[in-house]
Amino acid sequence: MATSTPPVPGGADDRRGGHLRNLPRRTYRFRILGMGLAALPLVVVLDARDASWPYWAWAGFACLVWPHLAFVVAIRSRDPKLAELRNFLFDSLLAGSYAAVLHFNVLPSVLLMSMATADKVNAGIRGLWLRSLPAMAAGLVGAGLFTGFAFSPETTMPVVLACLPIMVIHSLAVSLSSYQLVRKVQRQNLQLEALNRTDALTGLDSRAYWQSQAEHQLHRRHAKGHDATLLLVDVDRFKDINDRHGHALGDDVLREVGQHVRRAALPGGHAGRLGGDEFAVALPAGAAAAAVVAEQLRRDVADLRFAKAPGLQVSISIGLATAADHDMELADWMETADRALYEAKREGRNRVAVLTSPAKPGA
Ligand SMILES: Nc1nc2c(ncn2[C@@H]2O[C@H](COP(=O)(O)OP(=O)(O)OP(=O)(O)O)[C@@H](O)[C@H]2O)c(=O)[nH]1
Repeated sequence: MATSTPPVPGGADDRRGGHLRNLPRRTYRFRILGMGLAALPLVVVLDARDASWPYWAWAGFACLVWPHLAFVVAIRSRDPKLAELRNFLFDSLLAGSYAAVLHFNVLPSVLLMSMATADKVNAGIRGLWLRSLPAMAAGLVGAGLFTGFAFSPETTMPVVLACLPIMVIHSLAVSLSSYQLVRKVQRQNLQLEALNRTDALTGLDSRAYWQSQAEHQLHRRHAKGHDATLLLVDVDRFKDINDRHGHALGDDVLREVGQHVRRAALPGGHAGRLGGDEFAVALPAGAAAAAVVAEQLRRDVADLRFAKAPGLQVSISIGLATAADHDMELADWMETADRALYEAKREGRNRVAVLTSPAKPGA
């Protein structure tokens, strides 16, 4: 009865132990709430059977003293996380003892033990709920030896009513905590997706995302006959730029080239960084229009100037390949563009080379 917001399993917070470090503070208010609500059926049952003072003392300790004691013990401990895990097990021991103290009054006994176990599951700590079962059994047997295992399982209407607040509030608290966890995971998944879609240095599409977009474009080419042309762009002698001007300036060059590559893709195209100094643009255009875009891109990059390296002149080579009108894999399309790029490099770099994809065999 100490519901706590579970960590995202395997998440960064979980791996660093961030969730567990704050465990005592987060569990404190839930333990006050849970133990406080558990007091209602306890009081009604003990009062109805005119229980002797040791029962009341035990109930008072469990419901009023234990939540605060558990917190103080945990935060004063050298290892608050370990202390709180022990507290969780003691919660279960208390839940087991309630059953015997209640003389196994069926509804509150089952309710309190199952809620204590559900809390262990919700804590998101692997195996905790399983480890809590022996503690619960020990509490039940220990308190049972004290009560002589007195057994009166009937649940009266006042006891049913006294169980309602903990049933309702506990269920809502658990649902709310699960809801918050689901929302957090959804948010993190969205962030992860966005990160996977984007190349960190240039802000262009990442290789994987660009490939999925290019595949769509290829599919449209085959399904609807829309033109599609691929530009494979590679910075010329980029290794020399790195070697002469340093890696940081090399990064500046990639960012600037990336900006121009992005502009070349508009509108309707997709620009990505395939890795290193290689970029790709999938354009919804035929060879002639794409060649104009490629030539403009080549000139724009040739005009780039860098304040940190005034003498530096950057150039790119571009391989251009139209998509075939018959079924063709992205790998084949890229392979054709790569051959064109190789030609551009071979012919002296700083140029555009064009290859049209072969017609359908036998067409
Ligand atoms: N600054 C920087 N350099 C990178 C990055 N990724 C890869 N490189 C470097 O980019 C260079 C790529 O060089 P290559 O593609 O082998 O060849 P090149 O010098 O461009 O020569 P050609 O392509 O034949 O004109 C390598 O030296 C890589 O270390 C990056 O993110 N930043």
